[in-house]
Amino acid sequence: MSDIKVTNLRKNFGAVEVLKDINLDIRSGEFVIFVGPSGCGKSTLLRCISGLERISGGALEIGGRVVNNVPASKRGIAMVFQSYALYPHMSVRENMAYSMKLRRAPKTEIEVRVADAARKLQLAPYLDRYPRELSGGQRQRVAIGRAIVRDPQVFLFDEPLSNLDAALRVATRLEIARLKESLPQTTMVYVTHDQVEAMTLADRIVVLNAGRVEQVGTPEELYERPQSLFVAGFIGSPKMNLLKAEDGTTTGIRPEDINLGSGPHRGKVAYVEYLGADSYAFLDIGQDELLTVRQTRSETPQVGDVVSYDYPVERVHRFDAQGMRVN
Ligand SMILES: Nc1ncnc2c1ncn2[C@@H]1O[C@H](COP(=O)(O)OP(=O)(O)OP(=O)(O)O)[C@@H](O)[C@H]1O
Repeated sequence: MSDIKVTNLRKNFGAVEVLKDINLDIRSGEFVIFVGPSGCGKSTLLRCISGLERISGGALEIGGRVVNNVPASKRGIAMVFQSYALYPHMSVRENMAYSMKLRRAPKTEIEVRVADAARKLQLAPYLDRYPRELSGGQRQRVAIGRAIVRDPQVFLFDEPLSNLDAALRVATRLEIARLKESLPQTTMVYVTHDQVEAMTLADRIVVLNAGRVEQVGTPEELYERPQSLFVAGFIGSPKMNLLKAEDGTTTGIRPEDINLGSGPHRGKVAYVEYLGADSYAFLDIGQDELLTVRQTRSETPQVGDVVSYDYPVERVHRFDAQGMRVN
């Protein structure tokens, strides 16, 4: 069992309370991703779970055991950071075997575990290379492999892909998705800025806002039924259109839910972003912000066009003046 239970957790740095009354239940084998704006406390929460930071209040349990005062090395966790910090003078094989060697594990067991991790991460051809002879994505896979070899109950990732270029990010993200399938018992907690990583990898996403949990749900739940304006504006790229009424309530419409060409509303195309498979048209509808409309290539309007538009009423998200969902 490697479930994680966080109860009324608080974390202060001096007088500043960075995490405020966090409650979370992460199930054994679940892949949970923390997202939220810069400075909201994602990394701090992950570091509290890992034991790299002491918590200031509340309780933290891993596998049914309270670990508030258990050091990081005794929590059965492995952590992968954005900087992979491999030993440069050791081969890939030696880097991956190192922690088991320190524990004086039998040589044959080390070989089997390293070979198994290398297979899971497609690293077998590189076992005799040195880190300098690898790409960034391969190095990050070695860092992940080094963690797998330790056979942790819980895997913690702190923005593991953020130092990689776009193509490597995609490739390494797929490796992590495959890793998750091959380690169904291992609980994984992952911090990212990247919406695509969160939406594609997570069983559940935790949205943090200024040190509090704003909403927890599957990617689909967060996308389809954001419970607050904050989550509505945070999840989804491009952002949901949020139209404020005079009474303080807000109507939210996703860019892909707007249909151009007919309907009771009208706007003038202010500019268009062409992305290949689709385009975003930005309409001036007399509000502070332009209305974003996602279009497939064949339907792209031109700048200056006055267009009619409509949206299905069942796709509209409504929020009260306090920013809470009402429909
Ligand atoms: N060791 C520390 N001492 C004092 N303040 C800290 C310390 N570590 C983090 N903080 C503060 O705690 C808050 C949360 O930081 P944290 O790194 O957890 O945010 P984050 O959500 O991971 O942000 P980012 O997305 O920018 O990495 C920030 O305001 C940060 O300045």
